[in-house]
Amino acid sequence: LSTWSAVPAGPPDPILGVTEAFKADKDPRKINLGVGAYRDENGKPYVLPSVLKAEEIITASKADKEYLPITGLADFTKLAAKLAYGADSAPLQEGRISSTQSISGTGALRIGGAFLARHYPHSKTIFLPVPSWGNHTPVFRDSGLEVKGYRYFDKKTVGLDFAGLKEDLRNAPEKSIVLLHACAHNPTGVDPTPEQWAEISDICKERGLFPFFDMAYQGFASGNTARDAFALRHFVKEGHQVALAQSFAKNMGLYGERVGLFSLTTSSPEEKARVDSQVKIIVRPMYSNPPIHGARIAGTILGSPELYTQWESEVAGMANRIISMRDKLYDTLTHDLKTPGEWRHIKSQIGMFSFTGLTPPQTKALAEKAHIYMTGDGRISMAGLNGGNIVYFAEGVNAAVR
Ligand SMILES: Cc1ncc(COP(=O)(O)O)c(CN[C@@](C)(CC(=O)O)C(=O)O)c1O
Repeated sequence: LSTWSAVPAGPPDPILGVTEAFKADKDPRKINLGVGAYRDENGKPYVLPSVLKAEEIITASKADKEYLPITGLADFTKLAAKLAYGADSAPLQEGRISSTQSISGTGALRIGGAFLARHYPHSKTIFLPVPSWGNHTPVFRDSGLEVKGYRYFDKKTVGLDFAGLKEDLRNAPEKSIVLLHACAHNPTGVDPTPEQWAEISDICKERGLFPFFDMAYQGFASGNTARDAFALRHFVKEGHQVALAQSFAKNMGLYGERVGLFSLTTSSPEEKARVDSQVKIIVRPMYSNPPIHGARIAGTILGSPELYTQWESEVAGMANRIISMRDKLYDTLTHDLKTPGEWRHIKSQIGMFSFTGLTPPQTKALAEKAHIYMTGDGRISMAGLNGGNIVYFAEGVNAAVR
């Protein structure tokens, strides 16, 4: 009897499993709108020119391959925190932000979950928006937190259920942890307005809720890094202590390099030092220290004024291409095909994804009959669309909803 005979076959990942099914499909018309990875106008992965330039600089420097410190590459962690919080951020200027390089955004969320499970002195329940990124629940559950939900998406308006959100946050136990998508909500593409963020901040203050921001798309949502960081910076200005998970997978195209940052605002440099020491005690037995190459790329870009400017125009270019796909898809569905239903949300939503409103049976039929792949909940990665496949996609949707 094999040692592993009792191991059951687990289900494929709801997001990464779509790519597996796509790869197995041999039809030349196939379209992958599953995983949220940027594709250019020719449907190809995009390595940012600023990233290639940074790599030339790194190669020329003949840098060694020594271990990084447990908290990662200092040049990167300082500059990544500055990108998020802003150069004029008080906690940043006062040296009281604890920053740790992470294995991309997922790793930052996991360090955060583990730190909160061990050191958060109040209710160890984290409230996620409903729906949220599929991996949030297992990340926080495996970290040892209890996972609950707050209303976020309104199916009827295909928009924000703001009344439900406010009611659920007001009814959450005092000092609960609340996960907030800083921008480009995944999977809905629906973000609160600045005014709504201000109300959410007030409720968090009333209830003593602890905000944990997930900022996986800074710059990629609106094309402007400051605008995409509005919610985080507003909360910090309002005096909240926050936790933040950052990813450089999408906005720098460093998917497979696994570049991210976990940070916490503290009350003083002395408290930051104590927090740093405990984050290191969590990371050391988890993976000891993070990968060096991606952090050097991101640190080189963020540390060079001209590469930073070039990168900002490249990330804006990605955001703008996605926005142009939203407009084109809306026009094709409505003006050209007269597709039944309401499609304004395709344009009003922001970031990588659009929540089409297609049902699981409809998404299944699209995969099987039209070779169009998306997650079962009807989320599509707008980046997978381009001039060569957008009409075919719209025709598939038109057929699926009739
Ligand atoms: C909201 C959110 N947070 C964190 C991450 C983590 O990304 P990282 O670990 O690669 O930095 C993702 C990536 N979500 C993708 C783009 C990919 C994925 O599911 O892993 C998605 O398709 O939803 C995300 O959408």
